[in-house]
Amino acid sequence: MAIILVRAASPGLSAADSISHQGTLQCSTLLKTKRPAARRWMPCSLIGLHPSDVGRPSPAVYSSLAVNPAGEAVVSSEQKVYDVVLKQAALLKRQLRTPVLDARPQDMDMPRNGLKEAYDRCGEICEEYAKTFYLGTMLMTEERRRAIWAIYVWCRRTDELVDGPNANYITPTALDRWEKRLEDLFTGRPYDMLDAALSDTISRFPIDIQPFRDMIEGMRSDLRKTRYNNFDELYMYCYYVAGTVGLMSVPVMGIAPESKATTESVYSAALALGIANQLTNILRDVGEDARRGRIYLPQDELAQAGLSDEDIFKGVVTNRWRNFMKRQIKRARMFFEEAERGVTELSQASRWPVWASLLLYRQILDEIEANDYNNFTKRAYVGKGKKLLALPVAYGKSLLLPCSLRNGQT
Ligand SMILES: CC(C)=CCC/C(C)=C/CC/C(C)=C/CC/C(C)=C/[C@@H]1[C@@H](COP(=O)(O)OP(=O)(O)O)[C@]1(C)CC/C=C(\C)CC/C=C(\C)CCC=C(C)C
Ligand SMILES: [Mn+2]
Repeated sequence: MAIILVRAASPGLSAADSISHQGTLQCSTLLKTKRPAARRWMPCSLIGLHPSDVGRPSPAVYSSLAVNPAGEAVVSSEQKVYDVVLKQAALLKRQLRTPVLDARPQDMDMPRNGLKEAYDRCGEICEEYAKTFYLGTMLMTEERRRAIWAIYVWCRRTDELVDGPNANYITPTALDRWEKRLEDLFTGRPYDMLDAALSDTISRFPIDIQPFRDMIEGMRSDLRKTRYNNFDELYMYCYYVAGTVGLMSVPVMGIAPESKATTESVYSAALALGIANQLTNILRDVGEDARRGRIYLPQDELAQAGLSDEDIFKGVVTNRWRNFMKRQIKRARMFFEEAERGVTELSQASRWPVWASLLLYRQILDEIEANDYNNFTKRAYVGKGKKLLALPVAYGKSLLLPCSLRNGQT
C-alpha cells in the first residue's frame, strides 16, 4: 500500500490530512493555493452566436451538436452537461415530493455534539478560505448554512488534491480512493468528521452524488491535460470543476416558493454561475498557470487571434492579446448574465450570498481590463473598498422579486 504524506499546513486542520488508511485517501489539507486557470469557447462560437444573442433558448436548441476535426457531428459538451441539468432538476422535483428520510445521522453512530463539532469545523474552514462568502451564509437558515459549509469543505478538499502543495503526489488511483470515500459518505459511512458533516447534509437535503463525482472527474482531467483544443473542451472542464458546485448548491439553497421559474432554468443558471466563475478564474490566472505549464485558453481561438503558446509563456501584452482577452471577457460576462436570471428565483435568504459572490467574482473581469489585460504578471484583485460596496448592493438585489414573477415567465 502506497503511503503518501500530505502535510496539514493549515492551522487547526486535523491530522487526518494525509493519504492512506487501508488504501483510503484522507486529505483535508486546506492550504490556500491558487487554482489553475481554465476557460472556454463553445460550439456556439462555430455559428458565431451566444445563447443570449438568440433569446436564451435551452442549450439543446443552440448547440446540441459540435463538429470534430474530422468533420463528424458529435454531441457537444454543452448538451451533455444540459442532460445532467435535466436529470438533477427531475431528481429534485421528485425528491421534494417524497418525505426526506432522516436515518443517516443515527446510522453514522456519531454523537450529536460530534456532528455539531464537525459542522463548526466546516464553518471555520469556510471562514478562513472564503470570508465574504462565509459572511453571506450567515443570512441563511442554520440548517442551510451548515450544509453549504459542508459542501464547500468537500469541494475545497477535492480541489486541493490536484491544486494544493501535494498535487505532485496525487495519482488517478488516489482520486479513485477519494471517489470511493465519497460513495461511502453518501451511504452513511463517513471517513472523518468533515465527511460526516456532508453525510449528514445529504441526508437532510435532496442532493445527488453525480455533481460530486463529476467534480472528481474534473480533477482527473487536471492530472492528464494541460491544453484545451477548443471551447467545447474547456466548457466540459469548467462544468466539472465549478458548474458542479452550482448543481450541488441548488437543493440546499432552495427555490423561492413564489417563483414561477422551472427547476431546470434555475439549475441552468446555477451551472452558468459556476462556468462564469471558472472562466473568470482562468482569465485572472493566465500567467500563473503558464508558469505551471498550463494553458486553459482554447487553442483554436488563440490560433485564430494569431497567438501561440510561446506568446503566453513570454507574457507580453500586445494588441493581439488585448483583442483576444476582450472576447474572452465578453463570453464570461454572458455567463454571468445568464446566472443573474436565476439568482432571484432562489429562496430569499439564499440570494444574498449568491449575489455577493456573483458581483465580486465578476468584478475581477473589470480589474483585468483596468490592468490593461496584463494577466501575465499582475493578478487582478478586487480591493477591500469595492468588496465592501458589493455587499449592500447584493443585499438590495436579494430583496427583488423573482424575475419569473416580474416578467411573467413560467
Ligand atoms: C453562495 C455560494 C457561492 C455557494 C457555493 C459554495 C461552495 C460550495 C463553493 C465551493 C467552491 C470550491 C472550493 C470549488 C472547488 C473548485 C474551485 C476552487 C473552483 C473555483 C472557485 C473559486 O475559488 P477561488 O477563487 O478560491 O479559486 P482558487 O482555488 O483560489 O484559484 C471557482 C472559480 C468556482 C466556484 C463556483 C461556484 C462558487 C458556483 C456558484 C454557484 C452557485 C452557488 C449556484 C447559485 C444558484 C443560482 C441559481 C445562480
Ligand atoms: Mn484551487
